[in-house]
Amino acid sequence: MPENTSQPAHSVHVDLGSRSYRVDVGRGLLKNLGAVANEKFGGRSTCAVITDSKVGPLYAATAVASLEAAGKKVCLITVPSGEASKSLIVAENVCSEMARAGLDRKSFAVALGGGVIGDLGGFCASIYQRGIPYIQVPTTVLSQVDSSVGGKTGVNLPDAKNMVGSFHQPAHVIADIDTLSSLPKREFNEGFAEIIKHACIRDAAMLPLIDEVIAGTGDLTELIRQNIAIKARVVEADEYETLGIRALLNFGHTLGHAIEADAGYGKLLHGEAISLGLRAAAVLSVKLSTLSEAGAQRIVDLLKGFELPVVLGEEVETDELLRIARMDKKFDQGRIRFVLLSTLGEAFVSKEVTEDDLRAAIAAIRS
Ligand SMILES: NC(=O)c1ccc[n+]([C@@H]2O[C@H](COP(=O)([O-])OP(=O)(O)OC[C@H]3O[C@@H](n4cnc5c(N)ncnc54)[C@H](O)[C@@H]3O)[C@@H](O)[C@H]2O)c1
Ligand SMILES: O=C(O)C(=O)C[C@@H](O)[C@H](O)[C@H](O)COP(=O)(O)O
Ligand SMILES: [Zn+2]
Repeated sequence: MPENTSQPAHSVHVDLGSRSYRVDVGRGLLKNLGAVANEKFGGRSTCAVITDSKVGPLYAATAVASLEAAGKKVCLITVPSGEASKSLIVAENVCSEMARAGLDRKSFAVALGGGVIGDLGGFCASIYQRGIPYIQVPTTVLSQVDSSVGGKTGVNLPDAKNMVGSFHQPAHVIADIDTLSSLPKREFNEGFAEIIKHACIRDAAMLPLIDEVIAGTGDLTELIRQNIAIKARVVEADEYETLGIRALLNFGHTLGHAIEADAGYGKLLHGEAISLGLRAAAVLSVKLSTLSEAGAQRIVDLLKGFELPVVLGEEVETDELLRIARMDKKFDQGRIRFVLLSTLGEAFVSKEVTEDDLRAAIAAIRS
């Protein structure tokens, strides 16, 4: 790849009319950030790079140098790493830093990090001076295949996940596969929960490639590209989650989000909590739909292949999980809308799942 080019090995186009954008996927792309910024925001000369305390020391220098070489004045904002930074107070601090740096409505932002930074940075971009554009530079498997695409931004409340947020699509996404090499094993593996989710709801044909990655022989860049394409197609079909299509991306999340919040933010990584939620949703898909026992076992085996948790500890209490799950954004007039599988690769939203069914699923994943 030549220096200072914005042409990646692969790109996925997200077609959303005036909010369309490109997701570049490949190696060595971070140094293209400045060129991309000029391509997207030629007239904007000031920006904030929002990152965290683990990602900043590794990648902020390259990002800032690339932006400065492209003529941008950069304010680097670093928040503590981890889920606790997805909060209103940290969002306020980030916005205050942007104000103190003199950023205005002609500025733009860059979210450099995992899903926490993508959600937080995107949210700050969406509210700062009523909205400035931003570029996502995801540096985890999870954020490359899922959170950087689709425009869901936001922060948590102590009570439940993602309770305050906005839809604000990025202007561009740079998924540099090289950044994944510094991820610790646990943080690398958790992203595969969302990849397994994508295969379950949309593309069972992807399962052999996931098996190959578990075996150490698979093409990770290709797997990430395929997952970005799945996410892009779902978002294109239902950008604002009003048609029951985007809701399918919530497979495993009704209980997964409750488990993540109840365990205490940061105790379980998002993908780990979703792993438990996926197993529970698979159990319910066998009980209430047509997923085979073998299909559910296949999901559990894939999760175990990435050393993801599939057994829920006693410290996470059932009544508390149900209380948190009732705050799920998919609740509709007191009724849960729960994503089930009919088979591997096909999902639907059910309104027939009762609280007793949820209790039974929680009990089933305790051993
Ligand atoms: N907006 C969406 O559509 C969407 C989708 C899925 C998940 N999410 C959200 O994403 C968040 C989880 O994202 P995540 O799993 O990426 O967590 P994260 O951002 O907390 O990153 C995980 C850990 O890895 C570190 N890290 C990140 N990149 C690194 C790198 N290249 N090298 C070394 N360390 C690195 C981080 O500092 C952190 O400690 C959750 O808040 C979840 O709700 C949002
Ligand atoms: O993009 C989506 O839509 C998703 O549901 C992707 C999920 O993996 C992600 O965790 C998302 O943040 C959940 O959104 P929420 O609306 O349930 O808070
Ligand atoms: Zn998720």
